[in-house]
Amino acid sequence: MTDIATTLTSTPKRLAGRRAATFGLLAVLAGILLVPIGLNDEFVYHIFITICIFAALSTAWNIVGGYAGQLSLGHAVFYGIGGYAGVMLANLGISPWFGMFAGAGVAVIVAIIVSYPCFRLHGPFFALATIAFLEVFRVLALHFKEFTGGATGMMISLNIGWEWMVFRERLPALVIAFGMMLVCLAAAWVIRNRRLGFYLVATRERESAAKAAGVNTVKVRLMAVSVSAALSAMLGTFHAMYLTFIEPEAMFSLEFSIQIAMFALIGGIGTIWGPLLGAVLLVPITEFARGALGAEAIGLHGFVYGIVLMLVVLFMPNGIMGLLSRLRPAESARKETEAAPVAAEPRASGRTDAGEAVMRVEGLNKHFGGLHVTNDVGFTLREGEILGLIGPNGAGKTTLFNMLSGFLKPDEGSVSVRDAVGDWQHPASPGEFAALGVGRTFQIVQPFAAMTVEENIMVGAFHRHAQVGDAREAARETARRMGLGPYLDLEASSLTIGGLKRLEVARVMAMEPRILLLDEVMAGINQTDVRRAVDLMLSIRDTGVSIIAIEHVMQAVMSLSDRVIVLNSGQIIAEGEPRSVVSDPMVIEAYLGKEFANA
Ligand SMILES: Nc1ncnc2c1ncn2[C@@H]1O[C@H](COP(=O)(O)OP(=O)(O)OP(=O)(O)O)[C@@H](O)[C@H]1O
Repeated sequence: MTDIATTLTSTPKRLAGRRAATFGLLAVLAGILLVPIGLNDEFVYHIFITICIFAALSTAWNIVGGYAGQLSLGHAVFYGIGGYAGVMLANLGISPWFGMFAGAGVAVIVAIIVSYPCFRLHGPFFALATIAFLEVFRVLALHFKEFTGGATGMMISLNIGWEWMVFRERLPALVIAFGMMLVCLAAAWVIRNRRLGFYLVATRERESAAKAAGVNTVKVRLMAVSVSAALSAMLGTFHAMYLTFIEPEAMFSLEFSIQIAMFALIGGIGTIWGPLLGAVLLVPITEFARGALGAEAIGLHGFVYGIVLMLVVLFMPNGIMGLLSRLRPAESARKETEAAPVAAEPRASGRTDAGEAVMRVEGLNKHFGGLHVTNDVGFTLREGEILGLIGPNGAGKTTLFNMLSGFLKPDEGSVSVRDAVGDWQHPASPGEFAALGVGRTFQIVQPFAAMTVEENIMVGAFHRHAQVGDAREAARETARRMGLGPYLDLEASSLTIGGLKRLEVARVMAMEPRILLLDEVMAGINQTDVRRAVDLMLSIRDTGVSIIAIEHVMQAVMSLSDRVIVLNSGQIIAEGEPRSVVSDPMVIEAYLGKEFANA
C-alpha cells in the first residue's frame, strides 16, 4: 500500500522535474551551436569552439576522476599524445581522421601502463603517476626534435578541407567540436547508465563492498581510464589541427590538466552534465578577460578559477549540478521512519533439511605479527543450514569471515566451495568467491552513499543480470522481500541503521548467493528490527541458501541457528546444537569468566 502510494505521489513530480532538466540541457546544447552561428563573429566562434573542446575534455576526465573517483592531475598527457600523433601523421600525408585513432590507441596503451599498478594500490598514486608521465612525455617531445620540432614546436601542413580538419571559416570547426562534445557526453551517459557505471561508482564509494558484490575493481577502472584516454587523445588531435601549431609546453601542460579537472569540480564531479556546465560558465569569462585585457591578462584565468572554486567550495560543494538538484522537488529528502509499517515478506512455511556440504574449511591459521588470530579452525557448512558463529570480542570471527570470502589469505589451511555442478573449488579472491555464489555483509555497514536504495541493490543484482532493466527488476523484487520496497528512491545515506543493515543484506541477496556470510547484521538495531531480521534469515535459509552468521544478539542466535560454533582466542572451543553449546562451561567461562562457569 505504502509502496503504491509513494509511487503515485512521486511519479508526476519526478517526471516534471526530469522534463524541466532535459529541456534546460537541450537549451544549453542548442545555444552552444546556435549562438555563434547567429552572431557570426570570429571571436564568438572561437569562444564556443573552446567551450566544446573543454566541455568534452572535462567530460572525458570525469569518467575517471568523477565516476571512478581516481583523480587524474596529468590528463593532458593523453590530449598531448593525440595532438602530436595527429599532427605528425598529417605532416606525413595521413588524414587526422585516421591520426586521431592512432593517437587514441597510443593513449590507451599509456593509460593502462600508468594505471594498472596504481589501481591495485590505495592512495594518491594514480594522481602522482599521471603527473609523472605528463612530465616524461613533455621531456620526450622536447628531446626528439627531429620528430616533434622540440621546444620550437611544429606547424601543421596547411592542407585545407574536411579531410584535414582545417578550414578557412569557423563554422565547420564548430560543427566538429560540437559533434565531438556530443560523442563524449553520449559516452559518459551510456557508461553511467550501464553496469560499468554502477560498478565504477560502487568501487569509488566502497571498494570492499564492491569487491564482495563480485566487481573486478581493477578491471572496471582500467576500462574507464581507457575510454577517457582515447576520447582525450581524439580531442587533442582535433584541437591541434584547430590551433595549427603545437609545442610541448602547451600540449603536455600541468596547468591545462588541472583546468580540465576544475571544470568538472565546479560543474559537479561525477555527474553526466556537470563538466559541460562548468565549461559553459568558465570558458567565456576567461576568454572575454583575455580578449578584453590582451597580454595584461596573462594568468588572469587562474585567478578567476581560484575565485570561482572558492565560491563553489563554500556555497555549493557538489558543484552547479548539486545546486540544481537541491532545487528539484525534495523527493530524496524524505526520511525512512523507524515506525514505518513495513515488514519483510513472511517466510515460506517449512524448510528443506540441511543437505550436502557446500563449504569446507580446513586448518585455517592466521597471524597478525605475533598475534595468532585463528588457530587451526576447521568446519563444514551444509546446504540450507544456518551456522551461528559466536565468541567474545576479538575472538577472530571477522578475520575468519575475511578468509571465507577471499579478503584475507590464510597463512595455512584452505577454504573449498562446492560449485553449482558439484565440483570442489579453491577460490582465492573476493571475485572468485562471489563467482561461486559466496556473498557477504560487513560488520560496519558499507552502503554506496551516492546511490539510491534501488541502485545499491542493483550493484548486487548485476552479478547475475548484465542488463540494467533485468537488474532493476531483480533489485525491486529483492527490496520488496527485504521490506525496503517503499524506500527504493531514497538515497542510501538517509536510511536508519536498521534500514542500512537490511540494505546490506538485500545487496548480497540480489546476487542470488548459495552461501551467505552475515557479519553482525543485528548489532545496534531495535527489537522490532531483530524480529524482522530473524524472520528474514529463516526465510532465506528456507530457499536452500546456507548461512554463516556472526552474531552477538543471543536471542537471535538461539532462535536461528541449526548449529553453533564458538570461537575464543582464535580457536573453536565448542560446536553443536545451540542449547547444548550455551550451557557448555567452557563457553560460559569464555564469555563471563571462571566464577560463572563454576557457579
Ligand atoms: N588487520 C589487522 N592487523 C592486526 N591485527 C588485527 C587485524 N585485524 C584484526 N586484528 C586483531 O585480530 C583480533 C581478532 O579480530 P577480529 O576482528 O577478527 O575479532 P572479532 O571476533 O570479529 O571481534 P568483534 O566481535 O569485536 O568484531 C583482534 O585482536 C584484532 O585487534
